Amino acid sequence: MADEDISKVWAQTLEVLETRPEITARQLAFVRLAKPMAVLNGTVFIAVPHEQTRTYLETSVRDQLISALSSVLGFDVRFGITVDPEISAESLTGPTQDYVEPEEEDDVDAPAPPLPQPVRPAAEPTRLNPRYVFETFVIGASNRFAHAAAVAVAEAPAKAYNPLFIYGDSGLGKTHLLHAIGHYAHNLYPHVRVRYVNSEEFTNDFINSIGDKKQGAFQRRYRDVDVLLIDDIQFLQGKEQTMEEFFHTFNALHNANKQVVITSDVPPKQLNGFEDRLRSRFEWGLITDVQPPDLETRIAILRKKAASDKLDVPQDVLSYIGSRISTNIRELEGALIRVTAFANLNRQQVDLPLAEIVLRDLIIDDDPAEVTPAVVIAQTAAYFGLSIEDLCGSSRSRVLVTARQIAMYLCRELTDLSLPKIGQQFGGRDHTTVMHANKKIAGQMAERRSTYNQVTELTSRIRQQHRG
Ligand SMILES: Nc1ncnc2c1ncn2[C@@H]1O[C@H](COP(=O)(O)OP(=O)(O)OP(=O)(O)O)[C@@H](O)[C@H]1O
Repeated sequence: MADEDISKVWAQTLEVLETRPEITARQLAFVRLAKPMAVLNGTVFIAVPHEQTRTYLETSVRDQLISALSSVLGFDVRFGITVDPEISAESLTGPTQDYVEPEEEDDVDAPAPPLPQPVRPAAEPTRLNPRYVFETFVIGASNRFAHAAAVAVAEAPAKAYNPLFIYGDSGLGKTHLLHAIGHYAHNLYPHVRVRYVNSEEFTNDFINSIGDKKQGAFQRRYRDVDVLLIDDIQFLQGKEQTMEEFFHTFNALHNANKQVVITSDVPPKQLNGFEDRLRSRFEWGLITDVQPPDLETRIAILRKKAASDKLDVPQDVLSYIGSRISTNIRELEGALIRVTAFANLNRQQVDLPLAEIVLRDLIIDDDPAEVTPAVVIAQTAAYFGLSIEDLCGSSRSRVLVTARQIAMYLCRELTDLSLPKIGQQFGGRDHTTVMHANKKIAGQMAERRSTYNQVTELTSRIRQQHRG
């Protein structure tokens, strides 16, 4: 069959699928990622840009696709799918300027796990956390849809859903998915310009641009991109001018056929203090949520985390931790860190009795969102015999730095505040400082008994105060 005939068959097949009520927008978006290659002996061969798309088509759209193809061709067909990353690069239109390197360097230095083909030749400094890739994201019923939408958007920016809006409670993987979209899109299309920004950083950047009279540079930073990933949009609430600027940024990107991905703690309709015109734009594309993971997914997340940190943790311990902590994945990871740190400090094997001891001391609370940074800061200051001003001030004496980093670590684990918000609580520090503190304390807990004790004792005090 000639090339134009195959293309015609494929176009007609898409038309047939579009008219079928049982086909969802998501299924169609995945089918659109495919390219028809040939029809040979009753088999239609198509190519897709990635393995995940092939699996999806084979498992979730198989019957509909066969039926549509058969009706167009007039005979019963089979189909075969090959993976060819090149095809989406061909089909993706848009400018091919060089990737814009971020001005700010991320403070995360873990090596990136192997990426799907094609792999980027050299690691570039990027604002994306190398740990937050699709390969380290565990898929379960609670996030399957959000994950598939994120993959679809990364594979075909501005073609699948625009904008993609992901919402859900704190610590359920929204930021992880956002970064993963950035990594994957950039790996598939090295020329795609990706920008990740938290809405608080966007606000600060905007305010500074007014002060410095650099609005042109600000606009270029956010409009001359192919994929804008904006995290925690709810923080724009009440910031009229920034919201207005974001409205124009959004329009500029959308009109230019550029991808926008937004995360929030609530769906667009519940974004209080947002103008209707902005909320309605958030509903133009696809809205998807992430829910708290079920037990199996929690255990799978712990298993993956243990494997990536090269921690040897038996299955019954993973199940135990997973069964004790159910709402927040950040807290789940925190518990794993504590159990393995305790074992390391005591030169003991990680086993169930040990995990029971460690987690018995951790009063587990199903409502972590209720712990406030004020409580964490006040308790930490009192514990170290310091004042709140000391803790949030600028002194860099050793005791103060340690106490401050522990307080930041606990804010990250026990409250639902974002990194920039935590930085603000500590005298307007940058979010990278909080990220650094978090990483440092997590590592030190396994090395220094004093750090481990300070973190666990403080957690108990904070939780006790919170319970009244
Ligand atoms: N499905 C998952 N698989 C593996 N790790 C996950 C998964 N979901 C979340 N995590 C991990 O849990 C932690 C918290 O996730 P993340 O920061 O993405 O949450 P969030 O929803 O953006 O929270 P917030 O709204 O507070 O910013 C991260 O370390 C992330 O890697």
